[in-house]
Amino acid sequence: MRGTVVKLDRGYPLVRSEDGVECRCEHATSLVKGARVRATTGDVVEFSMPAGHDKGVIEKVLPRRNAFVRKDPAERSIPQVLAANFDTVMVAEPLQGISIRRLERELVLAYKSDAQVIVLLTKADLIEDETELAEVRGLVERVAQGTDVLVISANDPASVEAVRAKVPEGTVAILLGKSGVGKSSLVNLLVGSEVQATGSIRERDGRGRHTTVSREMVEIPGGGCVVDMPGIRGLALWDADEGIGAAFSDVEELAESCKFRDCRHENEPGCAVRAAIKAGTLAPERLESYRRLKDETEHLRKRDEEAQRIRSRTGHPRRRRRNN
Ligand SMILES: Nc1nc2c(ncn2[C@@H]2O[C@H](COP(=O)(O)OP(=O)(O)OP(=O)(O)O)[C@@H](O)[C@H]2O)c(=O)[nH]1
Ligand SMILES: [Zn+2]
Repeated sequence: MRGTVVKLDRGYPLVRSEDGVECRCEHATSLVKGARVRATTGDVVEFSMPAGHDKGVIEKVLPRRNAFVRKDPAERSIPQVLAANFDTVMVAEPLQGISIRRLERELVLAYKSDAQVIVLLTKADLIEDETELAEVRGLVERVAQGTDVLVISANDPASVEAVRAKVPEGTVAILLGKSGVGKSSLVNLLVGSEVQATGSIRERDGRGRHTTVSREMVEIPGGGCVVDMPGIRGLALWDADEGIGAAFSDVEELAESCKFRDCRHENEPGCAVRAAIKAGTLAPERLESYRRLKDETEHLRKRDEEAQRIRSRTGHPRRRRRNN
């Protein structure tokens, strides 16, 4: 049978078959061995229902159209796929207490997936001052570089409708953002009922409690599907060069005019990036962020290469132990 993973249920993929039957599944041993294939929300899988089993068995994960990938926070150098086969990434940041650094990181990973990207600035009702709103918008637009930015509020139905219009029938959108930014509230408003538990905000520091546990694909009436991603704490980059290129096209375009191909934009003569900063056409923070994210990917790449070298020299450590 063929089906789509609609949720991770305590680690087990919940698969909805083509005729609408849902079934908790585990992975066939052949899938998990060596290659570490794990089905994730949005994956299309082939599965069977062996007699006498309480769970289905995923035999095959079909090739992914795209994926949202970060470095597995529990592993030194292994990627973790958080969602697959989606059309849109909605990146939510709160208007109040927005972190531009986090937004940049979220955008790098979002662009990398090749999906359409939209920025949602949430809790607009908490900002009374129009100038403050314009200021934040300006900062965000500089970073988002032409990506759609929607300002939304749970008590402004028109703003919620604007989001619905971005998720037409037949499409899947993933919703990303720190815990407490209002993702579950938005999903509930889009669906029209309380399908997701929302957390109450801690008054003093404005940080939300982590309430979303699984990445569930939820159907929106009159629209497509939305996947609420958990309040992801660490978004460590994985293989992010392309994403950085897209998120920092302003820096990379300038860099093409640097005199040296491998210019580090430090003290080299003929550096177009530094020239732009001097001329005031590029904010110095853009170069700082670009460097930081590039360094992080470089560091990770080295670690990954190291790990691969060790693996190829000694064979898979677990297998070796078993043979001895
Ligand atoms: N003032 C205001 N509060 C909001 C808005 N949207 C959500 N909230 C509140 O913010 C808190 C957190 O909202 P959630 O929807 O649970 O946040 P979340 O992003 O889903 O959080 P996690 O599930 O932990 O990832 C709740 O108390 C909501 O009632 C809004 O537009 N304005
Ligand atoms: Zn340069």
